[in-house]
Formats: sequence, structure tokens, C-alpha cells
Amino acid sequence: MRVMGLISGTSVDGIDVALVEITGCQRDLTVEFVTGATYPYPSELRSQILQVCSGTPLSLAELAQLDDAIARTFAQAVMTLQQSSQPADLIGSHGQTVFHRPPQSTQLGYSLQLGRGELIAHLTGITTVSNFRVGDIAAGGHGAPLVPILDAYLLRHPQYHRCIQNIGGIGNVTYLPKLNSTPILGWDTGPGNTLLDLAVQYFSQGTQSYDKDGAWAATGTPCLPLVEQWLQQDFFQQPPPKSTGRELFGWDYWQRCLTELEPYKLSAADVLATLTELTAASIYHSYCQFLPQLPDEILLCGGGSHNRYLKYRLQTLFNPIPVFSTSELGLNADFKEAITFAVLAYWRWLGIPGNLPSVTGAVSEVLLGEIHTVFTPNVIP
Ligand SMILES: Nc1ncnc2c1ncn2[C@@H]1O[C@H](COP(=O)(O)OP(=O)(O)OP(=O)(O)O)[C@@H](O)[C@H]1O
Ligand SMILES: CC(=O)N[C@H]1[C@@H]2OC[C@@H](O2)[C@@H](O)[C@@H]1O[C@H](C)C(=O)O
Repeated sequence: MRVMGLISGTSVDGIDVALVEITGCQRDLTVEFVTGATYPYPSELRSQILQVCSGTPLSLAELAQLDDAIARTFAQAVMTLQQSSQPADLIGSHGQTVFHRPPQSTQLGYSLQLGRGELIAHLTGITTVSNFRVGDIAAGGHGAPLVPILDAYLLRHPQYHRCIQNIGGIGNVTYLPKLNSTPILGWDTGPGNTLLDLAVQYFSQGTQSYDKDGAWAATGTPCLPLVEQWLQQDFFQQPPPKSTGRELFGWDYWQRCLTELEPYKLSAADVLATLTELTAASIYHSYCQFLPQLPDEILLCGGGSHNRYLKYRLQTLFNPIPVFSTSELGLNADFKEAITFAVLAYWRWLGIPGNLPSVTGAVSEVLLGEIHTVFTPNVIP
């Protein structure tokens, strides 16, 4: 079955689309990556999304308009990719997260992804699975991260314990103990690129959106006392299961960082080096604090895997554990999340649960996603 997976993540840097060919059944799957592309949002729509993600109030009428605009943009991404590929039989669309509230004591979590699947199904004529997180949340889980179950199918090793570290807007890890040993673990490690991107946009007066290859931060010096101070904050000390988003590591957090950095009279490069160190150190400390043992290998994915300076800092902290990209194993580091939602859609279509309670904290396995079937009347020959 040809399945198209779509996601736009917390960086809101574009819609990742992956077309995969899935064969096999139940858990014994073969997933072949056919093609992928990333389609940027129209700039006005991206600005609207970022404002909502930063907590700008939204009326229900504005919410409806935004949901429609995102769904239409996702549908357009499907149709654009299909101009140069075979048509998909099924779509798995994560949509765009605009709000995420982790569960707290007796309060359930809540996670809102816009770009409703029923409109994508109608516009594309392809059965669409969407809204993947709410089933796990209803079962008491965080609804995130969901990618670990795919990491387990694609990257688990018979002899080596592995960590798969996504560095998107937010960072999240999957711990894959070697086959047939301890349970799979996973959690959000904290900021990936969100704070870095906000800082680059600030210091470049909006002329740059991210620190390509980490070249700017590499010319600076991190303020280690501040990084150590920030790592004492509740989120970094909280044991898994845990998830986060721009609600914590977004605009307000960046403003607090800027205020706390002020007395040190740092250069722009020093500030970027400090934020890069926060990302690297938060990953390192979470592995040391919450894993049963450090892994034998660390594989990076997500846009931050292209940040050479960040990769250098991670390799320095983790030496002698090798740190490399999933792309070096043939799994495209930029499209792994989109591939995940293609497979999750496939499992939903088969009626197979897609969450890992050992990761999200849900009380049970649940079916992930809502199926929006396209009705094609039987044409009597
Ligand atoms: N060459 C590069 N050098 C440095 N950073 C890069 C490079 N390419 C991408 N990035 C960073 O990666 C970010 C996008 O990563 P990605 O697409 O994985 O995020 P996302 O999927 O939206 O986030 P999340 O996984 O949290 O949902 C960019 O905003 C940028 O900060
Ligand atoms: C609510 C939400 O969209 N969370 C994202 C975010 O981006 C990275 C990290 O936080 C991860 O937990 C999750 O997405 C990936 C695809 C996941 O669910 O595995």
C-alpha cells in the first residue's frame, strides 16, 4: 500500500511529506521510502501559526479559518507531490500542533493539531487518518512522543543499545535497548532549535531564520554557569514520561533567557553558543539522569542534525559514544517524522494500536488517529 505521511512540527518551517510503500501486515512490516518533499507555508499563514503557538488569543471564528487554511495547505502538498509520483492509497496527516498541555496530577493532557483530516480527505479524494495524539491522551498519556514505536521498527539493533535523538524545534529521544531486553523508553528532552531560531531572528534583525550549520554559534563561547542554572528548572529535573512544546520553550522563555544573559554582556555569537549548549547539555543530562545505562550509539535526526556545531558539542559531551545521523544508516533524517505518521495511519487502518505506554505514560495501548474515508459510490458497470 502506498501511504503518504505529512507533518509540520514545532519549528513551523514547512510541511514534510513522505510517500512510502508499506508491505506486510500486523507488526511485520517493510517500509520503503519512495519520495519526499518539504513545502513551506505561505508566509502570512506561518506568521499566524507562530502567533497562536506563542499564546496570542484566538476567537473561534479565527480558529476555524486557521484550521481550514492549514488543511488546504496540507492537501495542496499532497497534490503537488503526486504530480511527480504515483497516487497514494492512504494519507496519515499529523497536522500542525498549535497547543500542547502535558497531563498534570489528576488533569488529563490536551493537544491540538490543526488541519483537519476530513477536509484533506475531501480535497484529495484519499482516505485520511488524522488527530493521532488524542487517543493516547484520553488514556492518561502525554500523546507524545509518538515516533519511538517507528524508531523501534526501523532502527533497533540486536547487539547495541541505541538512542535516536530528534532535534527539531523541540528535542525528543527514543531509547532502543538491544533486541529482546528492557522496555523502549522515550521523552521530550527540551529545546531543540526553537530558542536558537528565535535568537538568530533577533540578532539578524529578521534577515536569517536559523544558524546554518551552527556557523555563527561556533564563533562564540557558551556561558556555562547560566546553562547549569537553567538545567535546574523543573522541566529538566522532571522524570519521564514528559513532553513539552513552544508553550514552555517559546517566545517567553527566550525573553527570560535574554534578561538573564544581560549581566554577562555577551556577544550575539556567545548567546547562540549558550543556547546551543543548553540544547546539547539538556540532552546529555537527561540521558545520564533517566536512562538505565548510556547507549552504545546515538543517532541524530531532525533539522538540528545538520547543525555541525551542535553535533560537535554533543560528540564532546558523549565521547567516546559515537554520535551520527540516521541518514548515515539510510534513513532520511529529515523525513523520519513524516514516515512515522504514514505507518501510524497504516496501523490505524489495520486496527493496530500505535502508542507505547512505556513512553507516553498511557494506561494502555490504544488506536491512534481518526479515519476519514472517502465515499466512492459503487458504479454499476
Ligand atoms: N543546515 C542546518 N543547520 C542548522 N540548523 C538547521 C539546518 N537545517 C535545519 N536546521 C534547524 O532545524 C529546524 C527545523 O527542524 P525540523 O524540521 O526537524 O523541526 P520540526 O520537525 O518542525 O520540529 P519538531 O520535531 O519539534 O516538531 C530549523 O528551524 C533549523 O533551526
Ligand atoms: C505535541 C507535539 O506536536 N509534540 C511534538 C514536538 O516535536 C518533537 C517532540 O515535541 C515530539 O514529542 C512531538 O512530535 C514527534 C513527531 C513525536 O510525537 O514523536
